[in-house]
Formats: sequence, C-alpha cells, structure tokens
Amino acid sequence: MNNKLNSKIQSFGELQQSRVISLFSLIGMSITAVMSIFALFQSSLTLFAALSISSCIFFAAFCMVKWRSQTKLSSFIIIYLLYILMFYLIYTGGVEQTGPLWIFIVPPVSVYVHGLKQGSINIALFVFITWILMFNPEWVTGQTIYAHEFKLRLFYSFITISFLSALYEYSRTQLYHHAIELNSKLHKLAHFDELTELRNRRSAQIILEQQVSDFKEHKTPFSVLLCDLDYFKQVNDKYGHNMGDKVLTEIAKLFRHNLRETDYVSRWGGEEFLFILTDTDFNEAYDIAERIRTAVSQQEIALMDQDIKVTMSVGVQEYQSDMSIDQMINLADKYLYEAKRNGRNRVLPHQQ
Ligand SMILES: Nc1nc2c(ncn2[C@@H]2O[C@H](COP(=O)(O)OP(=O)(O)OP(=O)(O)O)[C@@H](O)[C@H]2O)c(=O)[nH]1
Repeated sequence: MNNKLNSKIQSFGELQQSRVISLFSLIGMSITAVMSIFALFQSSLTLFAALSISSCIFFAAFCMVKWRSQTKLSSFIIIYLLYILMFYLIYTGGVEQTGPLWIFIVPPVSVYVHGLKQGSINIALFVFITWILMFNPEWVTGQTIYAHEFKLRLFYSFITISFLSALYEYSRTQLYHHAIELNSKLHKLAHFDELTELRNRRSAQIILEQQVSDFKEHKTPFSVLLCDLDYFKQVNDKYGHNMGDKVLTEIAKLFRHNLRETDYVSRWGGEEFLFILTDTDFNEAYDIAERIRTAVSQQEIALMDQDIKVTMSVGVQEYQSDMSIDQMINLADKYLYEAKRNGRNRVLPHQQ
C-alpha cells in the first residue's frame, strides 16, 4: 500500500515532467517560428531556414510527448536541438549579434530534463564549446567577432545562472525525495502499530473491506483468526509493563515468522491480534490457527533472568455471503470467548 502511494507520487512527477516537456516544446516551436519570420523580413535566409526547421522539430517533439507518450525521446530531441540552435546563434551571431543572449535558456532546461548530474556535465560541455566558438573563432573560421567585454560578461552571467539552476534543481530533487520519505513515515504511522510493528486495526479494517469486495466479485473465500493472549494481566503484574511489552513484540515476531505471504496479521487491541487469511476456508484456517497456537505455546521468551511461556486462545470465522465485517468479527469474538471459558490455549469452533 505504501509502495502504491510512493509510485503515485513518482508517476505524478513523471506526469509533471511530460507536461513541462510538451509545454517547453510548444514554447520552443512558437518562439522559433516568430523569430524565423523576423529573420525572413531581415532577409537572413539561412537563419530563417534554421529557425523554421527548428520550429518543425519542436512541433514533432510536442506530438511525440502528447500522442505517443515518448517523453524521454522528446526531451532528448528538445535539449540537443536547443544546443545546436544555440551554437548556431553564437556562431552566426543571429540578428545583429544578439544570438548569444538566448543561451541563458540552456542551464535551467538542461538540469530539469537531464537531472543534476548529467545536466551539469552537459552545461560544462556547452560552456567549453561556446568558449571555443566565441574566444577562438579562427579555429572554426567563425564569422562573428564579439566585443571582448561582452564575451566575458556573457560567460560570467552564464556560469552564475548555471550555478543557480543547479542549486534550484538540487533543492527540487531533495524536496521530492523528502516527500517520498515523509510519505513512507506517515504511512507507517497511520497503518502500523508502533510497539509490535504489526498492522494496526485501521489497516486491518481496510484489508477486510478489500477481502469482502473480492469475495463479492470472485467468490474467493477468506477467514479471520481472532487471537488473545491468556492471562496476560498476570505477566504484567509479575514482570512489569515493560516486560509485558517485550512479550508482545516477541509474539508479534513469531506471528510474522509463521505468516504466509498472502496473509495479514494486525494488532487488533491491547493483547488481541487479528489474522486475515486470504483465499482460505474454515478448515484451512483452523489448521493454521492450531499451528500458530502451538508455536506460541512452545515459544520461550527471555524475561529478566528467566524464560517464560505464554499461550493464546483463538476464535476462527470464515466469511459468509451477506455478512458484514462487524458480524464476522463478532462471531470470531464469540468463539474466542468460548475458547477462554473452555480452559484457554485452544482454537474454536472445532473442525466438523
Ligand atoms: N504490557 C502491555 N500490556 C498491555 C498492553 N495492552 C494491554 N495490556 C494488558 O493486557 C492485560 C489484559 O488483561 P485482561 O483483559 O484482564 O485479560 P488476561 O489477563 O489476558 O486474561 P484472559 O484474556 O481472560 O486470558 C491488561 O493487564 C492490560 O494492561 C500493552 O500494550 N502492553
């Protein structure tokens, strides 16, 4: 159940990312389309062609994420198209040498799309290539000569923005992981008993409701075992409440150890426990109850300087059509009471 909640958070994160990627591809498509029109009016035909092609690729990336759910591929296309477009703008200067001003888009998009580590590596590579293009145009027969001061300030501000983007991404992922961790803790508090670490009553109620709806849909049988430790007050009175707690945790361990993978055990009340046995009819449930009762009665629990043994009584009930959960538990409770009256350390009702 906890995993379900965490995977809900994760898929919400993925949904958010695909929304951002599709929004970004739409914005990229619109901006490059508008810029290509400007370039056309200024008779920069190569720039017009480059921007128009980019606009079409952004649109294709948008379609991919929207109708094909290809978020990863789409983000890959967007980010590398963005880099190529930036290198092109730096190399050619864009309109009146304003092209390099667009490079500030790179850091936030890089770390968002590729994550902190890969995004930072990409930014470093981007800085390196940009540095070659701007400071060593002769290496690549660059056409644009930018003023030295402009280049320096561009780099300083780019590095500052990169650092801030990385910091922001770091806090964002920290918060995300913190949310998942907090969710696990809250889930544990809401569904598990602190002392025994078994499921609590509320969690057992949810499982019972699920079992009833499974029964209604597929007629899958299920049974419960209501267990109560015998004369537990005497343990508390003799050894103290803390030692009583220790007995409860040891018994809980034994329960977990004896549990099938498909079954559940919860702390129903003080020294009362409820097993929910899925896909199990009365006869099978009785056998399981006997097995657990025997295991409890044979378990030696080390208390202070001596080993003690406890026993428990069990009421078994298989779910019957049109029974409410309360009715089922009340019947199990009635058999438990009878088991106590008949001398304790036994399972009731007997098998036919
Ligand atoms: N140490 C400890 N004791 C608990 C806890 N919850 C309930 N108890 C004790 O469990 C005892 C239950 O006593 P009773 O209901 O009289 O029953 P019993 O002594 O087990 O006798 P029978 O059930 O009739 O066999 C009480 O002394 C409670 O204080 C707990 O969390 N820790």
